[in-house]
Amino acid sequence: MPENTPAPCAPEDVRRVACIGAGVIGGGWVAHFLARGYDVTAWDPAADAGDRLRRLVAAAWPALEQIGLADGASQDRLTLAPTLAEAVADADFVQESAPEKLELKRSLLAELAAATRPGVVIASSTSGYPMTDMQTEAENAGRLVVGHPFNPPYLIPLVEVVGGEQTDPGAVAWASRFYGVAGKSVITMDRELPGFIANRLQEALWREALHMVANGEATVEDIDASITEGPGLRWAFMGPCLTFALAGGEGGMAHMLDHFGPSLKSPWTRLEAPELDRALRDAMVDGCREAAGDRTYADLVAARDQGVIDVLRATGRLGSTHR
Ligand SMILES: NC(=O)C1=CN([C@@H]2O[C@H](COP(=O)(O)OP(=O)(O)OC[C@H]3O[C@@H](n4cnc5c(N)ncnc54)[C@H](O)[C@@H]3O)[C@@H](O)[C@H]2O)C=CC1
Ligand SMILES: C[N+](C)(C)CC(=O)CC(=O)[O-]
Repeated sequence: MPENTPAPCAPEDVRRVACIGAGVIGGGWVAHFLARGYDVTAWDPAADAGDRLRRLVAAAWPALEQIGLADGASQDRLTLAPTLAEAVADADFVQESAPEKLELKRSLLAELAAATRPGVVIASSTSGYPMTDMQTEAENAGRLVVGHPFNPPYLIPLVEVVGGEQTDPGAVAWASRFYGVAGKSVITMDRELPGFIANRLQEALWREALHMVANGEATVEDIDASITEGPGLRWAFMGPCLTFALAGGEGGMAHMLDHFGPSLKSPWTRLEAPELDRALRDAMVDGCREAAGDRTYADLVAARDQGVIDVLRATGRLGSTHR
């Protein structure tokens, strides 16, 4: 941090985290920070936000107990603040998870920067807005960073951290260090990139999936099985680059590129996003409903959480990212 805005505390000394916006992701962050033994203050303007949040945290807790809670971790350390200002008043770190609307993020981040103690780092969960575009209305914009999580933030380790043009590099370093202390696996980016890294990759796959459903070439079920029964099994522990190096046999990536390089030019992918018209929307919604069968949302969340825990355990990663 610059000398005139010292961080109020070192990443290791953070005690209270404020979570602003308490939906799917904000609630997931609340569960994560509570499980790590932090005091958490949440604020969300929706009338039913408190009940929703407590339900989400209660549903996540068995999974969190299974992977191990930090000493002193308790759902009782959650406070719901009546106002944004009260939520951030004593916070050592702020995680913003409001809806993905640029104008809303701009004014909310400005309000947060004005209400939060000098130097406290404020991270946005945005899935894709560059911080440069979100920090335009804020004074003290140097402490605003992106801290992009993956659903559910209480189980998926990765956070992508990146600043904007006005962000102090010290704030990026502080946030990266803090997330690490808080049990996350961090990728710190030294420049802004549309979609960061992981969503850029996910988006390419997602567009192709939508094209195939729109054209009646594959069902929702086929698409999901093509990943869960195929590459997804490898990707849980070995990324696409090293996985494909093995496709070259003992010749490794060099042979793989010489052998399959020309197919890169084949028209396998469409890349442009398809028109998300009513028919495509209905096909995706109906396909997912069919895939879910009679499992409720809560059933699916529990199954997903158990699946992630099993994969983390099977690949020896519970100890390294979870304390
Ligand atoms: N859903 C996902 O899989 C992921 C979402 N994200 C990002 O997280 C952020 C939140 O997304 P979700 O949790 O999915 O949305 P959501 O719709 O589940 O939750 C948004 C919450 O924000 C609250 N809210 C509305 N106006 C607000 C305001 N002015 N200030 C504070 N809170 C306000 C709503 O009442 C709601 O509880 C977005 O920026 C999104 O891009 C990031 C990673 C994954
Ligand atoms: C759907 N999404 C783009 C909001 C997803 C993410 O941003 C990350 C995730 O959880 O996959």
